[in-house]
Amino acid sequence: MPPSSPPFAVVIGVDSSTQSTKAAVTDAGTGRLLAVGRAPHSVTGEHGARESDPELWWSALRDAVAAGLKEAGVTPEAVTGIAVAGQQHGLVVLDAQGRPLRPAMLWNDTRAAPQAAALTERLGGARAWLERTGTVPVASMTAAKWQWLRENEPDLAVAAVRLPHDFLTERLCGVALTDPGDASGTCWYSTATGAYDPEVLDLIGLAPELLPALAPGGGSRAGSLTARAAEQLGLPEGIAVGVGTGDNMAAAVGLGLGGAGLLDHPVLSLGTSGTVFAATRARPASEALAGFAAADGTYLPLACTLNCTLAVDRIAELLGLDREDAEPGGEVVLLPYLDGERTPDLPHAAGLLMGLRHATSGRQILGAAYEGAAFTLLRALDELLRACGLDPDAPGAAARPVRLIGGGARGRAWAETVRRLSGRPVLVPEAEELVALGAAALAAGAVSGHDPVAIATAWDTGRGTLLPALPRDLSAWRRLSDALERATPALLS
Ligand SMILES: Nc1ncnc2c1ncn2[C@@H]1O[C@H](COP(=O)(O)OP(=O)(O)O)[C@@H](O)[C@H]1O
Ligand SMILES: O=C(CO)[C@@H](O)[C@H](O)COP(=O)(O)O
Repeated sequence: MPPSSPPFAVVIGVDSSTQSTKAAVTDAGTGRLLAVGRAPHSVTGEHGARESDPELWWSALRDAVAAGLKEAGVTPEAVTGIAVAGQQHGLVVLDAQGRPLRPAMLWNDTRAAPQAAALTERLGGARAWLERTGTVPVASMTAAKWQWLRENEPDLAVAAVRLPHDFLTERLCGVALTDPGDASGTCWYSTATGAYDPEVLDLIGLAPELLPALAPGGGSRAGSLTARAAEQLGLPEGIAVGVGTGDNMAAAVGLGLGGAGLLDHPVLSLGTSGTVFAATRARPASEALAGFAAADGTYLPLACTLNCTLAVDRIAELLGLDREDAEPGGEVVLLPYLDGERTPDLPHAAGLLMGLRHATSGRQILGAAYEGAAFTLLRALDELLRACGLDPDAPGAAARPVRLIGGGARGRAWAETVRRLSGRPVLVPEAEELVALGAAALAAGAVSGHDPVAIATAWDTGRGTLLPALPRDLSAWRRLSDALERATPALLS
């Protein structure tokens, strides 16, 4: 698509994720990425704790927007809208003035695993959760974190409960609103009714008035940039602020996926978290998946791993290798569950290395780390396809490409490992920041009133390079399957 000629309207899509904030300064007419401003975050905690100060997300957002505008060379007056996509599930608790009472408990904090198991039983088991909320609680889900907080810090005087993206959106426009997509990651929102589930809120002792109102969809307008936020960001007061959504939901928007009925190419995202997801109009219910909603309230079944790019990079660092030095693992199996694991649900697991020989090289161990991380996600992809009524082993099924996004999609070793273990073609979109671009489409939707998925489709942000299928490495797959099956009893404790 040819770039619009200046002066053109600019929207800013913000991706506030675990490690950093990225602000995509985007030509609202064409979707051309003019610049991406970045600012890092810090995550602290040990023994399963993972926390960040929400105030740091706010200052990172300001820094990333300023850096993006400077690099793009556009004047603030050209900006007509902004929207935020945030890391999912984080529990933000505020006082009556909107100040964080404590650091946010993040999606990869595993301390609430016992609370998740207890809540599952108290509502009547996994089926009951699937029917109501679409998702069975694990430690990542906000409801389990809230229960952990009640049990461990009962004296906290909480006046408001937020997710990362709606905390930031409220800072921008002063309106407490969330969207169906990110709300569906709390386990107190029902994908069956499209509303908060009163029985779940009762079960976890969470007063509904502490929660933001539910907007019809992430593409709608939450409000206007307040004078205070405008001053802090150096942007015009009154510009449109989109409702925003969770980061995976925004990536789906950025790819132009909108639950068109048929499951299109599923998506594999390789970042701090590893995720597989697909947009669909059917409401799949599987214990192996999170039955999330998309930003517009259609469905986005998803599976998420805690150990993806950071775990593989850590193994490379331990071995003194570059991340691209990997070779296929051969007999070596490495289950890289350095942070415990969510898919499969092994919150107390640690990494496991098997099959070492005198002849084993460091490059093979690194290759085995990629294989372990990719296998865990591809196994979840098979579950996702089954839950959507598709047989992943049917003749011809492997011809269906998988879209590869996130920081890891830039790496040769990641793409090769996914191709070899899946036997599928892999489509790598040219656009590098699909979460931030999805947020930019949400901002453009808030400005114009148009459907953000249609906007991203017109921007053609999903276009990319199709890497043909490689013969599937079934012996590596079987080795990994057997190893995981045999190790699971030990990894459970
Ligand atoms: N060229 C590359 N090859 C492999 N991994 C990469 C490459 N560039 C970035 N990464 C990895 O991508 C991760 C960041 O991915 P990103 O999707 O931006 O993260 P987040 O999930 O926090 O948004 C980093 O942990 C880094 O290890
Ligand atoms: O928990 C999930 C999805 O359910 C994660 O995908 C988080 O949303 C964190 O995302 P990144 O920081 O990896 O972008």
